[in-house]
Amino acid sequence: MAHIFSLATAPPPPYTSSKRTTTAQTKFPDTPFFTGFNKPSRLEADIHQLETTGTIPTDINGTFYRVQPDHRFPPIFEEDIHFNGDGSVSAFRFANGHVDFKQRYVHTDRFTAETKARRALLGKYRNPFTDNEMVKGIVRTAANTNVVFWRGMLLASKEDGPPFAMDPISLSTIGRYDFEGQVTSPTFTAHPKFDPRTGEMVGFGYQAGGDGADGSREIVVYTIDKDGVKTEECWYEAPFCGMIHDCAITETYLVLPLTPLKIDVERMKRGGNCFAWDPEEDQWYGVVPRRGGKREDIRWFRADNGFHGHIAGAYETPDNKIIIDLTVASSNVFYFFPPDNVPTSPTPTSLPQRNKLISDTYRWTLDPSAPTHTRITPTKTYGINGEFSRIDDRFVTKPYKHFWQCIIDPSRPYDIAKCGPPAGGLFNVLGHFDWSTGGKDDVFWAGPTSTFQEPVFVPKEGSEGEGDGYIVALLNHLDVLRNDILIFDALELAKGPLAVVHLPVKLKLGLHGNFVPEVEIEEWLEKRKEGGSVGPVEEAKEPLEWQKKMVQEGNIDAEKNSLNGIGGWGVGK
Ligand SMILES: C=Cc1ccc(O)c(OC)c1
Ligand SMILES: [Fe+2]
Repeated sequence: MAHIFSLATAPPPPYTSSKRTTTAQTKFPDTPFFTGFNKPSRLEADIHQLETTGTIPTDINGTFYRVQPDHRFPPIFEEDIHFNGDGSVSAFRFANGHVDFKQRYVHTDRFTAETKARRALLGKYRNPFTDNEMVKGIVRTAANTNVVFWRGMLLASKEDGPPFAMDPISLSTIGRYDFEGQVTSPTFTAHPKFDPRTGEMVGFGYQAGGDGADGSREIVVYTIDKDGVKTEECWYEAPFCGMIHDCAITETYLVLPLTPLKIDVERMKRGGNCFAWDPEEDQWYGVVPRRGGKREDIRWFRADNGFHGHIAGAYETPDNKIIIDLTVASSNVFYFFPPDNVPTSPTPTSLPQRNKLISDTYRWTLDPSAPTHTRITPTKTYGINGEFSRIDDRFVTKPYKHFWQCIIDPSRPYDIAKCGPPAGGLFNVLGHFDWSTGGKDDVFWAGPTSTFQEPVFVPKEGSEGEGDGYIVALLNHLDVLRNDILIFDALELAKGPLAVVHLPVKLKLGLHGNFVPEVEIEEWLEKRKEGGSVGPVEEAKEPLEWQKKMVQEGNIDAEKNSLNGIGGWGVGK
């Protein structure tokens, strides 16, 4: 009998030499980035009261927001990667021991353009030279890396572009956000930091000098105060244009880890990757003052080659040293961005090779009075292998002890027959660690068919003690293609979850998320309502500087580039 999918006349295959040549069928590539657990879900949904096991603590009142890349259309290039997927934000609202679910795409400019065209128009990850002419000049970001709560709005962001503001209740997109015209850099980090003492947001952009895709070595650092006023803006120069993904703040400093993953615009013009790993390059740490910074103030510290993961905590010691803790992998975690030339040392070129890397948690001690280019070695390494560190965010800038992390433990059984190679990495254990004891024992293993996504810390209402709260994390069931949410007592992971929330569907592998207490959301709803003390969130009113320049210089054709979303061309939102 013929297979149910066999057709009388088969349309031509969608890809020829890895490029999409026909859109007759809406069919995703048959590659690891688009199959199995990584299959696009493209789901926008509301589920009132998810199924649960155990008792959800009734003192969790608020919403856990997180974002995942989830391609809406088959990519132009068959070898496209997860990081090029459209941002899709999930909200899990906890109230009275129940959890409601909502998921919506971020309506970025690319979302709007591609929806109109009913197909992918943007090409490779962060390479505008591979785009369809129709979107020339578009703000390319997919806003797929983090979602933070800021003054009553959600900001969904990716480091290659500006953030997009969303309504925290409906998850509808308000629009590109430029902090009421105060932040006009082409790029803005997905990891702004919030100072719990002052309520400030500290953010930065790298590759910030031009259109955000030109190999610029400019770095811009901003501080926005708790009332939304920009109080600091300073521009610095990086030694090369490389990835600065996360950052750390102490009371007086900002530390920028510069990873030897380099951007070369000439390679991009040839249709190549945005990034290439440089196994010969150091890992760098830029240190700048948080207040009154001047261009010449940046001081760089250098250490042997390594790949930065995320920051756990950072603080200053009584003798004015900066402590910064983060995961550093032994080689290129982004194996899909290989070196330009044949490397002299082995670097991973496949997921199984990548999954063999060790990513320990490093403690560096930086002396801000040391000369720039001082070489450093770690003060401590924890002796674990993991990523996605989180702390009790009330301790950002302060001495802290506890952190939580997704751990890779290859000594535990893994059912490769049922699950295939672990999508996104074998994060089969959730770990709770304490710098003061150095213990490694408070861990929870997810079992042979499951992995974790990034945890978040949820403080217990009314408590102030570090770690007094819950850990909430998504669990991937790699065998049955479904997700759960596990809720733990933060200081007792080994005891197992207090409760489990069951989703009836599979989400995608997400990046980052945050928990926002209900009182904070409600306080801001009041301020942000029509006629409220602050008023509704306003999207950016003008194109970005580089877009204006492109138009002024005659590099934009209203007809040919009709879907770029630049206002004034009849294609604005
Ligand atoms: C995990 C890091 C990371 C770095 C750059 C990205 O564009 C990204 O997209 C989801 C993720
Ligand atoms: Fe990140």
